Amino acid sequence: MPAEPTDRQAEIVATEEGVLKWACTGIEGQLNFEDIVCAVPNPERRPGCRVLFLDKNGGTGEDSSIRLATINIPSIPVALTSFLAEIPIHLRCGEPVQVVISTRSGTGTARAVFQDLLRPFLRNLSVDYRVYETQSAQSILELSQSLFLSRASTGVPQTIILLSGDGGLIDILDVFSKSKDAIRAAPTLALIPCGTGNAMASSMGLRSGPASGLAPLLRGQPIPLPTFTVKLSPGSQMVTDEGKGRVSIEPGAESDTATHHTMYGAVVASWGLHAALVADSDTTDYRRFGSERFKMAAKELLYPSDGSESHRFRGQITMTTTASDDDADLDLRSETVAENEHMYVLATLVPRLEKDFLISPDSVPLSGKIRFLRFGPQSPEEAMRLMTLAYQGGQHVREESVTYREVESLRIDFQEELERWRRVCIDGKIVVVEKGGWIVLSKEPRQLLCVLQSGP
Ligand SMILES: Nc1ncnc2c1ncn2[C@@H]1O[C@H](COP(=O)(O)OP(=O)(O)OP(=O)(O)O)[C@@H](O)[C@H]1O
Repeated sequence: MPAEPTDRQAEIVATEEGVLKWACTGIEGQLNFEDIVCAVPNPERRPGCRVLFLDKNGGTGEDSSIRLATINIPSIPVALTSFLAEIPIHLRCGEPVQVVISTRSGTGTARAVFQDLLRPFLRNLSVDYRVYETQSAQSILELSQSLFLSRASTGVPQTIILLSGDGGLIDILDVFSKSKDAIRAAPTLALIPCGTGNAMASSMGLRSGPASGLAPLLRGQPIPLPTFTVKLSPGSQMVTDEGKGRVSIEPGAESDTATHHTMYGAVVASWGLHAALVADSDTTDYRRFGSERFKMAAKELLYPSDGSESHRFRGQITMTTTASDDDADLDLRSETVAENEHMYVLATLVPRLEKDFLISPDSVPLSGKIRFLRFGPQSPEEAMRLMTLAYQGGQHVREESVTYREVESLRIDFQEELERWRRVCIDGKIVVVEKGGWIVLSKEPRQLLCVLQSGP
């Protein structure tokens, strides 16, 4: 790694065995090809070339130690020609690219990630951009309503770069799903993972931190984002304020609020242990621990500090499945889970809920297939073992105690007295269903958003 190559004009260049060797004003250094993001013509010295690379110890944010640095070379060596960047259409669509920095995502590094990584990337590619920083939990919702949605419904193409966790994506989806206006141009979203779980980004292969989001920005294709709809019985309420507040769920685009509410998601809907640990760990205190917060809350649920048994969640679960892909519409079957007590109940569109938490190994990101996963009451030790297997390449799905199926839809009728055990998680948001209430999850047919995905 060079000492300080940024913006310097290298004098000698040699390439061998995946390494670019350079020298400038008496300093020699080298750059591994694997750290190179791309190369662009040097705007100040033609026909020179500027190489953009990841300097892994150069960042300014606490957790963000990666910085995008540059080095100028007199011409492009043959070995580097594949790095020459062509500005993709989604970065030059006429309108400035919109950059959303979610300042409270994860451990609060999104602003530093923008300054150290994304801003130099966009500037060196001469991409016109506009930045929006969140001021509150409502910011992305408001921006989506006032700007992104009106553009999409009038057919204006737009690219939105999200420096956030799953929350930013879900906020945009929420606004678009509830819109009564038709979407004439689905926005293209680029994910720069800055959150805690980063389920969607991790599932799409962006598992080595925010820098992994640069490749799809440069070389990705927009793919429609599959989503699901959850209908909830009419007494359901959204939980706010670290579990203390309750607000009504806004009516959805097609919801008849007399009979149900509607929510939308792109990642996961859960009940039981998963929903409870997401709900319990969503406090300022827990958030400080990053993704460790999920494991900490899981321990408390499995080994309650009052010494009691971990909870058996009661309710009836009904799945709708198809016999095969070929006759999807023709052969829908309804099947009720024989057991009425559960510990872990989850339906997901994605393989990973965190970087290494492979909850649904058969899921292919953006395929639109929903997979259902369940296990019944277990000892805390056995539940921990199953969860640990999920961190070990998704091996839990091979265990006999785990039900793992592709489903078309899922219904849960809750049979719980206490509200605490009727908490449902829909893409990180927590909803309490009323006593005797129900939810129905199914595929959403509308295509509202696209995400940039790198090729294989
Ligand atoms: N300035 C702010 N003030 C208050 N809340 C904010 C602010 N900026 C963002 N938020 C909220 O912080 C939360 C961050 O969610 P996000 O999903 O991006 O990160 P995360 O929860 O750490 O990651 P993940 O969802 O991937 O686990 C969102 O609820 C968002 O609305």
